[in-house]
Amino acid sequence: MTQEESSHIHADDVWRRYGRGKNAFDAVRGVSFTVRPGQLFALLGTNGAGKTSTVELLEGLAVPHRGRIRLFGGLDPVADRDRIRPRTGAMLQEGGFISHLTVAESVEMWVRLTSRSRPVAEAIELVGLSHRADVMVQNLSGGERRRLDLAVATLSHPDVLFLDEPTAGMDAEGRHATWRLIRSMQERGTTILLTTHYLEEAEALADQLAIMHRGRIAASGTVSEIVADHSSTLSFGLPDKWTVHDLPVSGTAEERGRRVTIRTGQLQQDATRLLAWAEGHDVTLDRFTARPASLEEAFISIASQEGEAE
Ligand SMILES: Nc1ncnc2c1ncn2[C@@H]1O[C@H](COP(=O)(O)OP(=O)(O)OP(=O)(O)O)[C@@H](O)[C@H]1O
Repeated sequence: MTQEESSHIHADDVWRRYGRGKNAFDAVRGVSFTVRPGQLFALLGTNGAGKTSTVELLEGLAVPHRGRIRLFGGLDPVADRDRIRPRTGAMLQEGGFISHLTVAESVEMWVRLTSRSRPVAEAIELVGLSHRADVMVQNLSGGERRRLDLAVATLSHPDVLFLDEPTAGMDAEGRHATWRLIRSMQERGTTILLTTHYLEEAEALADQLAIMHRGRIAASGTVSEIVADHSSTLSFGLPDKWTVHDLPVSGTAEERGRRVTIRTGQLQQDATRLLAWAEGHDVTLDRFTARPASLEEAFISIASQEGEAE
């Protein structure tokens, strides 16, 4: 079986172009990835990186300028829309609700259009909007509106769920409740593709992630795989008698005050050597810490490197 056939979402060298002639702009430039059934794939990126443009292609709302997208092992998002639709859920774009209907009435309307839907009250409860059920959509806050979008996206138990910035504008409690809902969808076997600006959201939820920058995927893999390419940090205070030149480490050392920071691609080896050296020389390394790169550091470094390259 090919990667495409065994996947729920497959994008191969996908391009999206806005405008024509000298006004043409390629917002998505040769993006490829595969999401296997049951996986949660997070698309991260800087502002304007092309995340929404990509998700719209996956949802069949636009046709790629170049390249190929297949859902469920071989269906085309546009040509096979009728077969795909009952099996997918998506957060609505702007204008998906009638502003003078209440939350309950809006969900009711979508429940009628959805096969195998949860009951209205359950859908509203799941996204924490029960106390706002009788409020008109036009009077919801940004975060509450996002919760309503999410209620509709998760009405049925879709095989594939597209979530474009599902927690944008939500408070911390809303974000965590949304994460719980997303995890429960995943436990039921739903394949999920989400875009987010929140690195901790990707870290908390994603099996695989891709970092987009200026239309391209700059890095992809698990969180560990992505951060592995970036420097880890050793940090400690060094007694006056010693300088960084005495230390047996391979990474680059920087001394500020008496505090030393070492950036290294070999965290375990350098930490082991350093601690053995300290033991042998009877040195106390004050407040010693050793930590791998965070996703945030990897993200910032990718974004700035790519920026320099262009
Ligand atoms: N209809 C359009 N016409 C022309 N350019 C567009 C259009 N829609 C989006 N773009 C441009 O395409 C690029 C990618 O936009 P997109 O909304 O996909 O990015 P994004 O990664 O979702 O950004 P953000 O994180 O800021 O929401 C941006 O430079 C944007 O200005």
